[in-house]
This record gives sequence, C-alpha cells and structure tokens, in this order.
Amino acid sequence: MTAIDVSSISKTFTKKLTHKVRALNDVSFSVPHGNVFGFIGPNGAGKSTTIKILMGLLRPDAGSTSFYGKNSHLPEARGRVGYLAENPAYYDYLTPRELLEFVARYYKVPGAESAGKVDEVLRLIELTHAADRPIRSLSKGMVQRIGLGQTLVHDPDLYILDEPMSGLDPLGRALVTDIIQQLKARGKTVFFSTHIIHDVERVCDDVALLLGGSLQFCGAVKSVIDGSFNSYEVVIRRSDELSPSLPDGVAATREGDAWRLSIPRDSLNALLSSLSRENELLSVEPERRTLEQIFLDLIKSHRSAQGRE
Ligand SMILES: Nc1ncnc2c1ncn2[C@@H]1O[C@H](COP(=O)(O)OP(=O)(O)OP(=O)(O)O)[C@@H](O)[C@H]1O
Repeated sequence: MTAIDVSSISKTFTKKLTHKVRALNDVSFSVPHGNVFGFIGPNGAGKSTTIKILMGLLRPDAGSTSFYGKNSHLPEARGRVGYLAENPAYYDYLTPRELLEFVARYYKVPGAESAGKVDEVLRLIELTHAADRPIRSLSKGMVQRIGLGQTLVHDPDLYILDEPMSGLDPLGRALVTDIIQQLKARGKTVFFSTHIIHDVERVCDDVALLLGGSLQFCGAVKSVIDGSFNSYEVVIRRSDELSPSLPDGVAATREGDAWRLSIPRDSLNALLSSLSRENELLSVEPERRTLEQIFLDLIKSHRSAQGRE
C-alpha cells in the first residue's frame, strides 16, 4: 500500500511581481506504508515547499499528491496524518498539557481516552516534569519536542515531519530517532525532512535527495551504501616488508606486525591470490562510505555541473 504519492509536482514562486523562483520541477516519488523515509537536500532545495503542497498549504502549479490513494488536500486524507511544520508557532501562554489537550479535542480523540493519551505523549517526549509550565518558559529543544508530541496525540497512520531534529541537542535527536523507530515498529509511516544525513542513515529505509527543486535520487538507504564502495580494506599479518611489492593505486600502512591495505575493487581478485600465497590474510572488508559522504559528492558534482551551464 502506498502511503504518500507525489506525482509530477512543479511550483514557481513570483517575488516582487516579476522575479520567478522555480522551487520544484516535476518532482515524483512515493512512500510505501510502514516506511521511514528521509527527505534531504541543501537550503532552498524545495523540501518545505513539497511538504506544504502535501499538506494542502500550497497549491502546485502542476501535478498532484495523495495519502493512501486520496487527494492529500482532502480533510479525510489529512485526518490520517500527524504534521510537524518547519517553524511551528504555539499559543505560548498554554502549557504543554493544555496544548496537547487542545490537539486531542481538535482531532476528536474520545474524552475518556484523552487524558491518558496526553500523559503518554508527555512521557514519550520526556516533558512530564514541565507539563504544567507555560510554553514561553521552555527551552527551544523542549518546544521542538512539543511539536513532535502534537503529531502523536491522535495516533495517526502517517507522520509528516519538517525538520523534526532542528534545534535539538544530541540527546534530543536520539529521543526523536527513538520515537521514529517505535512508530515504525508499530507499523506507522514516517516521512521527514532533515539536514542531518547521519540520522537518515540510522533510521530510514528509503531516502530522496532534492537539489535545486529536482529529485536527484530516490531509493533504499542500504542499496546506496552497499553499492557505493569502490575499494576493499585488506589486513595481513607480516612483520617485515610486504611481498609481493604492491602495484600503483594500492595504499599500505604498517601497524605493528600487520599491514593495512586499501585495494581498488577491480584489482582485488588478482592481488588477493598473490598476497595470500606469501602472507597470512586477517580480513577483507569493503571500504564503505557514509551516506553523508556519498550525498555530499552528489551535491558537489551537481553544483559544479550547474556552474558549467
Ligand atoms: N513563499 C515563497 N515566496 C517566494 N519564494 C519562496 C517561497 N517559499 C519558498 N520560496 C523559495 O523556494 C525555494 C525552495 O524553498 P524551500 O523552503 O522549499 O526549501 P527547503 O529545501 O525547505 O530549504 P531549507 O532547508 O532552508 O528549509 C527557495 O529558493 C525559496 O527561497
């Protein structure tokens, strides 16, 4: 079942009457139900514009979006969604408990369940101790956690979170990634935008990269990382000079009675048989790059291609 479908959306903003900004250019992707999906891209790539179109806060110039097969702008489609906006503003004289009770009433959570649900969410976002203090007296990170909390109150199937880790310290980020993992374990779908690619690598099944309003990549995180390596790290035991001598392109460092070699993928087979004849092989591992390194390279090559145009 497809939770989110984005089909060929485009959006151009007009600034100062004449200046046009093409924020999205024919973007399409879909998110299967039960998936944790990371939506990444540099500042101005079009992430928030996509999310606002999904939530019906902006109309696309072309294309369409749906939640579970229904136009995402319809109230019955949006009722299944918990949404965290990029820069949410709350009535700051309310307390976290009052705000969550308000959200529960808005989503018609039955009165008998509401108090228990609000307490559960306060516990989950670790704000029980501050539940009855006005929001204006809370830190930025606590307010960000309330933002996540208000998406959880009506227990929706789908979560659309615009930068849920923004403004959080490492403990706060770990809490958010933990909540996302709990949602996944309960069969929920989570779609979130972020600049923190490391968090995508930790929690996401799939990832999409948006650059300059166009989708550059969309696929499984595991396949990006598994497919990205182009060399192997080989460790051999040998306390004197290596034999046979190494060809160009192979880096070697000595560590005590072992040597650590970095061997290009296409030279591995040939070299491994001669190395193993004269040395004791300790390990052979692909030298994987992180998702961050892979995407930074993609972003840099996109920018240099744009510079050449
Ligand atoms: N209301 C608007 N009027 C004019 N231009 C806009 C408007 N909203 C967004 N833009 C422009 O559209 C482009 C995409 O912006 P968007 O906020 O979607 O990017 P983003 O990927 O979410 O960036 P960030 O990571 O900085 O939040 C940018 O060039 C931005 O200046």
